[in-house]
Order: sequence, then structure tokens, then C-alpha cells
Amino acid sequence: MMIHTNNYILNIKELWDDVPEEYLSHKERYENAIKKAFIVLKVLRQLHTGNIQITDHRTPTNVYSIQDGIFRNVNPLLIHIGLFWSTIAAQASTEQQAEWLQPDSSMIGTYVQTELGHGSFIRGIETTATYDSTTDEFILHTPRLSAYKWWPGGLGNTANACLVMAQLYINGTCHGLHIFLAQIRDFDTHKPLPGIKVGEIGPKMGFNTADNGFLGFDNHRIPRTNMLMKNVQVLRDGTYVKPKHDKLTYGSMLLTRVTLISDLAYQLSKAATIAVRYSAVRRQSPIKSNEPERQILDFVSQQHKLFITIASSHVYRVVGLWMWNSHKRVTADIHEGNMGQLPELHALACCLKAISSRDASALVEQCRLACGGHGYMMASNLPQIYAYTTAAVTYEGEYTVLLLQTARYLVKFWRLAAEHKPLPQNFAYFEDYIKKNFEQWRNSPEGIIEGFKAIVAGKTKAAYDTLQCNLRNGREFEEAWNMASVQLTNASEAYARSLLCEVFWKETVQLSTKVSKSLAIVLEQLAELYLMYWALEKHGDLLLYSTISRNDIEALQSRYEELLALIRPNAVGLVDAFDIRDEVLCSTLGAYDGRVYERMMEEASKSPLNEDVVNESFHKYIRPVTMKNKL
Ligand SMILES: CCCCCCCCCCC/C=C/C(=O)SCCNC(=O)CCNC(=O)[C@H](O)C(C)(C)COP(=O)(O)OP(=O)(O)OC[C@H]1O[C@@H](n2cnc3c(N)ncnc32)[C@H](O)[C@@H]1OP(=O)(O)O
Ligand SMILES: Cc1cc2nc3c(=O)[nH]c(=O)nc-3n(C[C@H](O)[C@H](O)[C@H](O)COP(=O)(O)OP(=O)(O)OC[C@H]3O[C@@H](n4cnc5c(N)ncnc54)[C@H](O)[C@@H]3O)c2cc1C
Repeated sequence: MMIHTNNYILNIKELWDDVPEEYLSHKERYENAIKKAFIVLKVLRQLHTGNIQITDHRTPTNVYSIQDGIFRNVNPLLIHIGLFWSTIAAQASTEQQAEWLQPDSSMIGTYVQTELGHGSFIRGIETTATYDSTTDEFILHTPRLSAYKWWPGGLGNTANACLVMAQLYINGTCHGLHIFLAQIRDFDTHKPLPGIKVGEIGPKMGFNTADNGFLGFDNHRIPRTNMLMKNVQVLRDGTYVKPKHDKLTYGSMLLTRVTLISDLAYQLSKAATIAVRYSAVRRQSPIKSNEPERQILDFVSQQHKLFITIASSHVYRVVGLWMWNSHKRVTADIHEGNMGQLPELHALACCLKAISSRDASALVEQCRLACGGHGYMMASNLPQIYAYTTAAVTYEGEYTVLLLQTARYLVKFWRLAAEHKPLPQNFAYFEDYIKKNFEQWRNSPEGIIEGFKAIVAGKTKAAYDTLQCNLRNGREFEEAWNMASVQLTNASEAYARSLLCEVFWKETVQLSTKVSKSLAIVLEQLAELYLMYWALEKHGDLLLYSTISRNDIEALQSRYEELLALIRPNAVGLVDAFDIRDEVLCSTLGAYDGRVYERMMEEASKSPLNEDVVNESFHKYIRPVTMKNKL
């Protein structure tokens, strides 16, 4: 059968709610989501086996985007699809993959790493996997409460299998963290297997259909061959065969951090679409006293809040793709045994994941605020998009922790520069900074990119100098590092900003040669706006570390305001171009037809509190008090 994915899925009635999910209980929400998840999974399986074929162009992001509309929240199978299978595909041996990656597999899995006591510092994970050579098995064990797994999506009620991160012990020697496949529930009855304590962790700020769970093992045995053995092996006699790089086990986190950048771009495009369309419909006060009320989109301060969101969505889409391609290249190299590019990829993924999630959640919240009171309604969908987006600042590596990873990389290159040792081309600007080879400031995108590099160099130098000073004062390295950590994270943030500006500008200029002149103009305006916005936000840093002057900053401000005016006529067209269907956007404020007030009233009529003209609580609680008072 040939189908168009969007139309096919959108026409499955059971996927769409009559009652908005906010009115459901915690339990009902899960049950509703799981019903939909398995309808979607069935379609995905049919696509995989070729039983149905698609006629539309499909990328991982837009399949995911349809799901976003269906669930309005999170697919409880998100981790099964996004992390469980991909980790097996990346880290299991060929034989294991042949056995486990069957399209009709009974396994519903999740990725189980974080514990009650440890999330960021994964070397501190306490779950153990001890090899028993007499039975050729690993014994999974949770030694204490803090070692309980806590958070994995889909674990609470749905998964019957999982990939567990645990400390590997062989003959009393700990070999560090490894990944094991463990069945946790019976495939037929779904009851937890003996030795497994599993459940759901309760309501959260968002992700309430994600079925996050806890898990403890009481000496639970699995076959030796259930350790993921592509990069590392334990042989039958207990011999440990080391991996080529000891962080290959962390590969799933690396891949997810890369993927997340594009997902955040998509969340931004949803928020921008809602807020810009609403701002074109909403009128509030005249600008000149003799005029009718104006669309709030005509207020320049409103444009300042919204156009940066449109631009940032493009930035993260472009940079997300750039990172995806780098990841593909580096993975192919690793496959050939060459690990040389892995540290750079890790450093880039860490700071870009950190900054993209932080920017995206701040901008989604800005869009919500830009919709005034109506943005506070769940029916605007902005609160849900915010709750979803802000979680990404924490999961898959907490913001500060990831910035500190990138700082390690920057400090290494600064040390080379300080010791006048050869530097790779992409860090040549460290040497220029040391030699005070400062470029004359240019008020142009290229000038801003150079300026941002000067900030990276200046902030890395400041952090490095503080680190050295702490060491000279007799501190241990780790303590000296902790004392310099505010400056180290600042340097990492600056590095991410310089990358975002440079990659986005270069890619846009290239793309502009391939599209119509009129489109090229708009794309370049957006890219320029992005660079100007951040130059103005960081003008204090530019004054500290580059040759920018007060006059230059004033000129940048004027150009920025000029760009807002130039983009204004295309603002609605730009968000329409994100091409997000109403069913996926799920917003009374952001629908394509602009019937904002009608839709708000329609949604309000669905409130169970409007079912009865007089709610029964009146008779139970209100009347006895108010009538008594009257007597
Ligand atoms: C369309 C699809 C949309 C996708 C949407 C996805 C939605 C997802 C939903 C939510 C799912 C969430 C899942 C999770 O959260 S899973 C749990 C994630 N947990 C974390 O990320 C923990 C963060 N902590 C860490 O990663 C590590 O603890 C940390 C890196 C901080 C430190 O590790 P460790 O202590 O082992 O490191 P060391 O200090 O010993 O060594 C540091 C050196 O190691 C290098 N390194 C670290 N990580 C990596 C890596 N991944 N790859 C390569 N190299 C790595 C690092 O550079 C250091 O090197 P140097 O010593 O040379 O500096
Ligand atoms: C919605 C959601 C879904 C999740 N899904 C999964 C999942 O599917 N599977 C899974 O295994 N896990 C999952 N997690 C867990 C997630 O990966 C962790 O919460 C995350 O890695 C952060 O760890 P933590 O909670 O221990 O925070 P902590 O590390 O305790 O952080 C608390 C604070 O301490 C600071 N801090 C910690 N260490 C340092 C340091 N070295 N230097 C400076 N500051 C530091 C942090 O910056 C932060 O401010 C999920 C979490 C959420 C919120």
C-alpha cells in the first residue's frame, strides 16, 4: 500500500482526543498515550517491513513532529525508539544485532542509566554487573537505595526490557561502566521478573506521558552474551578485552546530544509559529492616537521578542544538520579504528547541546510571554512546549556539566597556545590573541564572527590564568578547576556562540547562491539579525575583548532595528514556511486560519466545569456557608 505519512496518520481517528488531555488523570493520560503509541508503532513497523510505503519525503524530525501533535506531550515509546534501538545498533556486536534487532521483536526497551544518587557523575553509578564464570552469567545488583535506577522514560509501566549501565566486575576487579541488555518483565504477562522491582516515579513538570520509572535488581542473572559487545568483550573464561577508547560506552549520549539540537530547532519553530501568528491577529492600542488599534506584531519591541526566535530555529536546524553530518563522518572513522576526531565531536556536542537547550527554553518562554495572558492557557500549547523544552537543559547531560566538558577541550588548546606549540587551524585565533594581532573591528557579520572568536580567546585566557593561579597557590588540579568553573563555563558558552554564528552565517551564504534572489535576501536578513542580536547582547564582552567602539555598537543597534523593519512584512510568511499543520501545533492561538477567539471559546466549552450549569459543589460546600451567613 502506498501512503502519504502525514495524511495516513492524521486520519487514524483513535489518535485524536475528544477530551483535551489536561482534563485526564495521571493514570488516564498514560493509558491514552500508550494506546496511541502502539498505533504509531504498528505503522512504523509496517513501514519498516515494507507492508506500507510512503510517497512523501521523510526525515527523522518530521516523523517525530507528527508524533508531537498526536501526543501533545511525549510518546511513552520515545526512548524505546530513540535510544534503545539506536544503542543496540551502535554498540551491540553483529551477532547481537542479528538476534535483537528484529522488526517483530517482543522487546519494548528503554535506556537505564541515571540512579537516585547519581545522574551527572556517571562514574559514580553503583549498580553492579558481576561475572559468574561458573554459569556464564552476569549478576545485576542494586546494592542500596541510592543505586536504584531513576528517570528512564518508558520504564514505569511499558518496558519489558532495558539497556542498563552498570559497573562491570570480573574476579573482584572493576572495569568501569558497561551496557547490558536485561529483560525486566515477562513478555506474556508483563509482570516484573523475579528479582526486579520496577515502577513509575510520579508526576513531573512536563513529560507526564513519558512513563519515567525506577528499577532495582536483586541479584538478577542475565547471560554473559547480554553485555553489548561491539567495542568491548568479556570472553567465556572471564578475559576482559578492552575497547579502543574508554568513552565509546558513552556513544548514545553523544548521538542524542547531536540529535537534540535539531529537535530543539523544531520546538522553536512551533513556539515562533504560535506567537507570530497570534501577534498578527491580536490588536492592542493604537500606535498613533488617531489610528485604530494595531496588530501587536507592529510593535518593534514585540518584533525584538519574536524574530530572534524565528532566526534561532533556523540556526539550530542548520547547526543540527552540520553536527549530524560530523557525527556520521566521525562514526565512520571510529568504525575504521580511528578515534582522532572523537574528542572534538564530544566537545562540540556538549556545548551546543547545552546552549541550544538553554536558548530554546528561554525563547519558548519569551514567545509565551509575548502572547500575554492567552499564552498562559494550556490551549495555547506554549506551556507544554516550554515544559518539554526546558527538560532538555537537564537530561542527556546537565547544562553546566556539559559546558565544563567543553572547557577541558578549550583549556588544552589554550595551553598549547600559551606554550607556543602548534595549534590546529580552527584555534589559530588563540595565537593571534596572545600576539595581540587584533583585527580592526568591522560592523559586518564577518566582523562579528571575528569579535566572538576574540571573546572565546579572552575568556579562555581568563579562565586558564585563574586555573594556573589557583595551582600556583598550591591547590590540587580538581580544586583549582572547581574554583575557576564560573569562568570556564563562560568560555564554553562563548565558544558555542562563536560556532553558532560562524556556521549559520557560512551555511546561509552558501545556501543563498542556490535559491531565488528574493528568498536569498530574506535568509540573509535573518542570519544577519541573529548575529546582530547576539553582538548587542554580548556588547560588554565585545568591549572587553575586541576592538569594537561605542560608535560601532550604536551603528549595530541601528542596523538591528532596520532589520526588524525589513523582516516584519515577511514574518507571517516565515512561520508559515515552517509548515507545521494545525493538528501538530495544537494551539488555539497559532492556527493557520487565525480564528483565535473562536477557538479559545470552543476549547473553553470542553472544560468539565462547564458541563453543569450549577456545579454540585455549590450544594455541598458553598450554599451551606453562604446561606447560613445570611440567616
Ligand atoms: C528525532 C529524535 C528526537 C530526539 C529527542 C530525544 C529526547 C530524549 C528524551 C530524554 C531522554 C533522556 C535520557 C537521558 O538523560 S540518559 C542519561 C544521560 N546522562 C548524562 O548525560 C550524564 C552526563 N555525564 C556524563 O556524560 C559524564 O559523567 C561526564 C562526561 C560528565 C564525565 O564522565 P567521566 O567521569 O567518565 O569522565 P572523565 O572525567 O573520567 O573523563 C573525561 C574525559 O572523557 C571524555 N569524554 C567524556 N564523555 C565523552 C564522550 N561521550 N565521548 C568522547 N569522549 C568523552 C572527555 O572529553 C574527557 O577527555 P579529556 O580527559 O581528554 O579531557
Ligand atoms: C525529563 C527527563 C527525562 C530523563 N530521561 C532519562 C532516561 O531516559 N534515562 C536516564 O538514564 N536518565 C534520564 N534522565 C536523567 C537525566 O539524565 C539526569 O537528570 C541528568 O543527567 C542530570 O543529572 P542529575 O539529575 O543527577 O543532576 P545533578 O548532577 O545532581 O545536578 C544538580 C546540580 O549540580 C550541578 N553539578 C553536578 N555536577 C557538577 C559538577 N561536576 N560541576 C559543577 N556542577 C555540577 C549541576 O550543574 C546542577 O546545577 C531524565 C531526566 C529528565 C529530567
